[in-house]
Amino acid sequence: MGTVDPDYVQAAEHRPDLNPVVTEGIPLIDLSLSGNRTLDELASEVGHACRTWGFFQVINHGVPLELRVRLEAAAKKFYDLPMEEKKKVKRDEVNPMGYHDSEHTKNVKDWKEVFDFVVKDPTLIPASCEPEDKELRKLINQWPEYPPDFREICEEYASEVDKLAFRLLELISLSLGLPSDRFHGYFNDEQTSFMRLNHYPPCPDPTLALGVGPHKDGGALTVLAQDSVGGLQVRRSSDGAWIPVKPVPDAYIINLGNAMQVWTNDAYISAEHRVIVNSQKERFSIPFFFFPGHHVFVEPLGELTSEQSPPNYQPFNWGKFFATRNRSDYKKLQVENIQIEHFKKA
Ligand SMILES: O=C(O)CCC(=O)C(=O)O
Ligand SMILES: [Fe+2]
Repeated sequence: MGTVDPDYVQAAEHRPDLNPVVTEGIPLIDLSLSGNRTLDELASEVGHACRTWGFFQVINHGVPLELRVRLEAAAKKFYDLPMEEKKKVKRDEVNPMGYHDSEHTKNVKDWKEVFDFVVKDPTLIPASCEPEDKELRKLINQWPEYPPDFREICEEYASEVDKLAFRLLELISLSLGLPSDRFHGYFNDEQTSFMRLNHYPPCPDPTLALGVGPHKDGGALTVLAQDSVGGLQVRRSSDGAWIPVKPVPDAYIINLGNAMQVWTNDAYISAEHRVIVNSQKERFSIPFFFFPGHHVFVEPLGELTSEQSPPNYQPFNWGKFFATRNRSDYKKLQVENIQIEHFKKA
């Protein structure tokens, strides 16, 4: 075993069991409507997965495999560049898009490097997390010179995954008994979604560090491509056990974010997850974080609440929530990161 810099070392209770005993996994859902399967049946499968796990995988999703393969190859070429090249597109306090190698989750450094880009370039978000400050700023993408087709592949891939995200949003909406376009207004034109290329290098002691520490994603949903190495784990709601998400070739992992949990008034789960690393292999993954527009106020939907089941959350502004989370990624803050629990009614 080699040594791991103390900044990466997880508290004892967060250190992973590298060989968990597992008997079940998250649902695998076929999105094609072949045979006699109806749209309602598909939506109800999606609804069941959202209620019990908040996580599922999809196949026959419509994103061309050839695009994903090209993006994975481009990501590898980018990460193989010398550090001084990667740092030319380094993100900073003002613009959080680009390359970054010292992200923290819950105040411990993640064993990974990332490259982020917004899906709508530029994307407007609040300039600060202060509630009274109405100023906005632009998130603008930075692109490396090499590989030369990097930008084109990233943009093409993002637009295909964006279509899949809208389709999933429609299925989720139907599964709740709502019109398929119930959520569209929160995303049309103004979404703050971004795509991330994750690279997890081999780690000398994977019992001490994590690729990404335990967290919940913020937005509506995440559409995640993982390679064949494995390492993602979901916390099962029934008993808190960490369940590995097995790599399935050409499948996407879908997980619900905080905003969806609030919109559904806790009917659907935004599950905690984390990434373990290994000492032998590097791993790549590509999440697309499907986020609403900055102006959107997130609150339990009127259709899903009543006098008998009142809203569990106060409304909060998505832009301020996003800006606050972004800021706390940066430095080791001494305070807890913002969570939806902070908006929970007593
Ligand atoms: O790499 C993965 O499989 C998941 C990464 C993740 O959870 C995240 O970036 O939010
Ligand atoms: Fe995540």
